[in-house]
Amino acid sequence: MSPSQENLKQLCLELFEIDALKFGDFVTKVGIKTPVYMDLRGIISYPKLMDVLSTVINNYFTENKISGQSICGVPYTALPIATAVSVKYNIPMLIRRKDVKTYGTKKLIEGVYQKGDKCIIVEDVVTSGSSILETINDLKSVGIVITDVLTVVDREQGGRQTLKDLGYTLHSLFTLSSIMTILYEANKVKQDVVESVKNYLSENQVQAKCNNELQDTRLSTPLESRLSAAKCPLTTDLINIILKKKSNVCVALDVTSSKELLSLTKQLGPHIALLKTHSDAVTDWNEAVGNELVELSKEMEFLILEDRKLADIGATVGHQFSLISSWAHLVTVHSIAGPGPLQEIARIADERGEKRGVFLIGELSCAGNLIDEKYTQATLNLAQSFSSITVGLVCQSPSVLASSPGLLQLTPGIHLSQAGDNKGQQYNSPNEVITLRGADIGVIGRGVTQAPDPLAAVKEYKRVMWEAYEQRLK
Ligand SMILES: O=c1ccn([C@@H]2O[C@H](COP(=O)(O)O)[C@@H](O)[C@H]2O)c(=O)[nH]1
Repeated sequence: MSPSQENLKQLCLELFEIDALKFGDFVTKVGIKTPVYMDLRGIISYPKLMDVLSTVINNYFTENKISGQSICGVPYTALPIATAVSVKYNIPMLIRRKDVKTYGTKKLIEGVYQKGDKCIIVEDVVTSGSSILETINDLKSVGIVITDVLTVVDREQGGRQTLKDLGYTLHSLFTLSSIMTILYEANKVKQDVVESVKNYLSENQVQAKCNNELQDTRLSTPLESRLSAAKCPLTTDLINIILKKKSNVCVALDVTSSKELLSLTKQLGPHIALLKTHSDAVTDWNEAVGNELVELSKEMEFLILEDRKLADIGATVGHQFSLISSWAHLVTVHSIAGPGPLQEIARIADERGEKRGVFLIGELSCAGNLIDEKYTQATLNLAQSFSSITVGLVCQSPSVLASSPGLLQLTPGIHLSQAGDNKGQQYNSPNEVITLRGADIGVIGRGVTQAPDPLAAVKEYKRVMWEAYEQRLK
């Protein structure tokens, strides 16, 4: 046995002695019955053991050439573990706040960092990987790069694969199986306990959810079954288009000339469910361009969303929307101004006698934006009060619409190969956005428009995102 294996064995036995590894009938955080429970919280009462653990972790980093500018413990149990490693081995530490402060600096991540810095995640026990992903997402949102996660124990219940699928490597000091072997060989557990753990593992694989307190049935409910919950007629139309075209793609055509806008629309239209425009950025925009988009939308079956993010008093929004509503089926609206803009939009849509709807901005994808949970919740409340014209929310987290199957989640910030731009945009992979973040429709802009072949790119996003949607239902 090598010295590092001997150290690990010793550490495992000491964890057993302090009751950090328990055997009996327990229920995990994700609601599954388990014959083994790992509770490393108590380790803070054993400073010498903390010291040994920090050495073993640092040795692992060295032997496996894992390094970064900082380490970050997943709150809360891994915080003291990361602190011990940080202090003993002089590796700067970051702390992810579970709740963003509503006063002072409102920082999500405490500590000193630069955009592009690499941070190693430290966790105590991994089951599904959900808590790790929450920490990773927050670190990524401020531009920190994550590639490696070190956990003391991997319960071997799916977390490693989930993390791998999203591009992260999980390293573990112990797996549940290796712990059982050590304890059995040291006569600490009997054969029947080893067997029950083995059976339990083969029967209990879990999938990560970003917010594991919420049993989000929306994510596993097919879109066709959500039709009956939709209160806005355009939600029904959009779902039917998505299902017919097997496309949950919204393409953002952020171009500045109408020629380019129309040419890209003709190319990409057959593969998308939604076309997103910023018509106020098109320098030669005129009514005819709008009319042509409408014709193309009928011919190629997609809806048009003008991403104007209206945010003024009702009367002003009314003037703005009157112009937009002549060609766009949908418009984005900030909830900051309250009900006024929505009342006005509903009135104008009624007057036109045509189906019109809104996507409310519940969350933004850009780094440092000022939206907090309270604002997002208030936005959802507004959406529910104006359900006859609200198709859904623009948001990033799966929990926002967890109990609102009649609203669609539109999520921007998607790129197959980039993590962001240099202007604050933050990207996630299409797979992550659909399966973990809960998007019903994903918005891709430059991932398509700046690709060497936009048509091939839109087809690839469509394929990956539809597969992810089907995967989500399983
Ligand atoms: O939170 C938000 C809300 C809207 N957007 C818009 O989506 C596209 C994204 O374009 P990319 O080229 O894929 O970055 C763009 O039109 C934004 O205005 C967003 O990015 N984030």
